Amino acid sequence: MLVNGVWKENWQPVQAQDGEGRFLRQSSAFRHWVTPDGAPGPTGRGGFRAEPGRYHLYVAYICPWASRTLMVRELKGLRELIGVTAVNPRLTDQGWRFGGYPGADEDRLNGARYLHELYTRADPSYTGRATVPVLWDNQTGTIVNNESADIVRMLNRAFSGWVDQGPDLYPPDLADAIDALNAELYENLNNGVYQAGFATTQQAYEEAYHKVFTTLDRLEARLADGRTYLFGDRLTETDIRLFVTLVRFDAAYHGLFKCNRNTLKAMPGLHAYLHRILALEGVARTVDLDHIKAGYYSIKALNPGGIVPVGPGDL
Ligand SMILES: N[C@@H](CCC(=O)N[C@@H](CS)C(=O)NCC(=O)O)C(=O)O
Repeated sequence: MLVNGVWKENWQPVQAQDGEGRFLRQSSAFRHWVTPDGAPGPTGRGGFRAEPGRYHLYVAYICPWASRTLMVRELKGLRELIGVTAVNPRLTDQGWRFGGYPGADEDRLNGARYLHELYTRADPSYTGRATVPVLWDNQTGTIVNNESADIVRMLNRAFSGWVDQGPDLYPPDLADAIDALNAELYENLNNGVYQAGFATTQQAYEEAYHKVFTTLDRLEARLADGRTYLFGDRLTETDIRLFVTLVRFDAAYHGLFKCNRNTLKAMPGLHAYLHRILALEGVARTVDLDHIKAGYYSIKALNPGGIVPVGPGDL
């Protein structure tokens, strides 16, 4: 991680822990918003007007949080307006690096070798982890936002003056229900699988494991009435948040994170739902199974030998 703008080489994604060995995720530091007219958003300062070509996403295909933002870029017609650079999926002792792996990009925009260089460019005394996603502003050379939940929400609407952004992923009449289900899914599933994977006590692992499968059972029951998406006919940001965890489940969480009561394939409702979303225009471009496996299984703390399992070959 970076400490006052200087990289400290003790990097492994074993983040903070509480007294009982539970995994704690750091909160994001850059919280400005791109808005149609550059007015400030709910957090941070203003000055980030929506303009084609001005903003760029730095992502990792391994990362569910970054993949949320890639999905929104595809689903909201922003491919031509916002560029993307994908890092090497294998973690290094300096965090995410560019190039050097099939499908990983060099940083053509800023010429950086490691993602942490962009953080110190944005804030020379930054202290914290250098995480993806990063939404970068080419014009002022800084990070607009590094919190995927914010990026998803701002990209849903900010560019409606430039393109037809299609259906609203956060419609006002569902906002409260979306916020509530987002919070439940984050705690029990999106972050729950990480809590299982990075637990350092049996008790912390088992707590997380049960949260994960209780939640998957609840979701399987919710979809049993034949609805297309979590809230019925309308795709919302909650579907995006669920999809990114489901699509990694059998390839990474079932094995590496020991979430192994059953595979996702064994849950017919959720499995069909996964494929329904995967079939939406552009979504398959945001999923790279090879990067997902190579990335997760390169986490040395969990898999010192670095062997990447051969299966599963499909989703
Ligand atoms: N709150 C962030 C979390 C992002 C995050 O944890 N990204 C991970 C990859 S999945 C990362 O970049 N980790 C590098 C590190 O912790 O040093 C978000 O949702 O945007």
